[in-house]
Amino acid sequence: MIPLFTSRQVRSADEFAIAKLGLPGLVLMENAARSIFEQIKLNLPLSENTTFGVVSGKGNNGGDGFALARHLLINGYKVIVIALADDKELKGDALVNFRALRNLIKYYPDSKLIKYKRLNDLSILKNADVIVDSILGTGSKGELREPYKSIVEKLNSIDAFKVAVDLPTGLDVDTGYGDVVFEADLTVTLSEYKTGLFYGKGYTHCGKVVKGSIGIGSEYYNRLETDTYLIEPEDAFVNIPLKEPDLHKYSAGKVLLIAGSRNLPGAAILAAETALRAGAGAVILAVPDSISETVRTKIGSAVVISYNDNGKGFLTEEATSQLEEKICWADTIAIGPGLGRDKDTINAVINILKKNNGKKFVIDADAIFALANSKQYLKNSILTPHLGEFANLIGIAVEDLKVNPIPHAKKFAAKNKCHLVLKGAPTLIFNPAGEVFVNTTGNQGMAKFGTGDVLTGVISSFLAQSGNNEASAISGVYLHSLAADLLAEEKTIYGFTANDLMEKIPYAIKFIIDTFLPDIED
Ligand SMILES: NC(=O)C1=CN([C@@H]2O[C@H](COP(=O)(O)OP(=O)(O)OC[C@H]3O[C@@H](n4cnc5c(N)ncnc54)[C@H](OP(=O)(O)O)[C@@H]3O)[C@@H](O)[C@H]2O)[C@@H](O)CC1
Ligand SMILES: Nc1ncnc2c1ncn2[C@@H]1O[C@H](COP(=O)(O)OP(=O)(O)O)[C@@H](O)[C@H]1O
Ligand SMILES: [K+]
Repeated sequence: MIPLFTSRQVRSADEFAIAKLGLPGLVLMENAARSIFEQIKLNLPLSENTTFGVVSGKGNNGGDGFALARHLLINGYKVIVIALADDKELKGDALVNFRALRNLIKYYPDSKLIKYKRLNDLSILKNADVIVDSILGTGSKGELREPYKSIVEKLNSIDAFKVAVDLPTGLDVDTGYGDVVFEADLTVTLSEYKTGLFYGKGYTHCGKVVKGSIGIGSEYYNRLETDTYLIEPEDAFVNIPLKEPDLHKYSAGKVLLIAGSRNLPGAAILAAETALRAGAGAVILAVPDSISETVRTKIGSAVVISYNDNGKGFLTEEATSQLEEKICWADTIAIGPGLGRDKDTINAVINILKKNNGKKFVIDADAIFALANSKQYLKNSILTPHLGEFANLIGIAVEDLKVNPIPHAKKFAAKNKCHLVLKGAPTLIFNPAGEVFVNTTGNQGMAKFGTGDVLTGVISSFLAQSGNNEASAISGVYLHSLAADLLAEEKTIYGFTANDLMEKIPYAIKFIIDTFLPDIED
């Protein structure tokens, strides 16, 4: 796991370097600028004709930009610097670097330092190949004020490779939210990774995130507490359930899926078939009588049982007693995909959860909808809502939730003592202890019918095999998205379906096992 820090913690490291180590801020800024230049060289195809546009604000983030511009100049690149503040407003290290740049740039007639006056001044950047945003960093507070907002909008409209210094301007680096945010292709973040770079608008607006250095290493950060982590491939690997040599099919994980209805039989099939492909020994899919024959003709190796639905085509409260035996039998019960939202189905779901409180449930889709007013039965379960389902579950508007879902989700998992897999781009996992695990795999090709059902299949399969909620959620989410990344390479982000994703799960598992156990014999 890679720890993520708040902007306050990162700023405390800067203060530690200056006050306790005795390193002048100017040295930190110089280190920052040099390492940003190194990352630019590593990540961009530069040529001697590459022209840079650097837009610098009035704080130390702007100072980083002035210092970077100096390194670009002395390394032979043409640079157009737009300074949003000049020596009347700048101070400290940023002022020193502004003056040094102003003195130096005179010797480079092709390059320019321009004091920003009006939005139109930015038009000159249309000729730039690379635009560097050193407008605001960790000193940013609240939504962007003018003229910053218009400046960022204008920069976003220019076609160039975009680099953000420390963070994209406009992003709240703690919450991952921002109304108008610089759209970076590369973000060189200084010292350590910050939480908001990886979710919300951070996920969509940072591009590739790499680290730059201010020259104090990471030892200081090892002493800081954090509750937010990026999931690494190794975490997915160590959390794949073990398969002992003496397993048999009933000790290899028994999954009962209560899913599917007349209108939505496909979701149930996807989840059940995926559970087998993720390693469960026995998977039983319980569906209403009136669709059982159709489902049987379409399913592969999962066993289909049916319950009486009086021709209704969905789960009713009356039918729940017919499921009791199999609920007792199962190690994990996955409930929800394709169940539908009839009042009778809602009551049936509540009834099942209430009677079997304490069993291991993976609760998805329509079952989440059903439990909006019955959250007292969620203890020990894994819930897998997308943002819309979660907003409905906690009774707030999805637009309000989007601004900062983290505190809501943390509170929910802690209060209900469950694991919450908040699906999205990226997916975030919350545990009852208040920790957050951020997924690092996946792509927009996953935004397609049925991919969530596949996730339910993977997680319930892992949970039946290991009995470990957190391990199953972390590994399941990572591998599900990794399978999508493998598919994107083969079929592009347009071409793969949920069925392909289900088929790809074993290959994602293999990919990770091969990565970490390269020498293992069959
Ligand atoms: N400290 C160090 O030693 C090191 C720091 N480093 C670098 O410094 C960065 C932090 O620098 P910082 O603290 O100067 O803040 P910074 O992000 O430049 O912004 C301050 C300006 O933003 C303005 N402003 C704020 N909110 C706003 C809004 N919503 N809309 C519009 N304006 C807004 C605010 O204006 P004010 O509200 O004061 O009028 C103020 O002028 C950090 O990210 C890293 O890059 C590295 O070089 C390593 C060493
Ligand atoms: N743009 C995206 N980038 C990465 N993952 C995505 C994106 N859009 C959707 N996903 C993933 O796809 C899955 C969609 O799940 P869900 O909305 O429940 O689909 P369905 O209900 O159709 O099965 C989730 O795992 C989600 O994280
Ligand atoms: K920035």
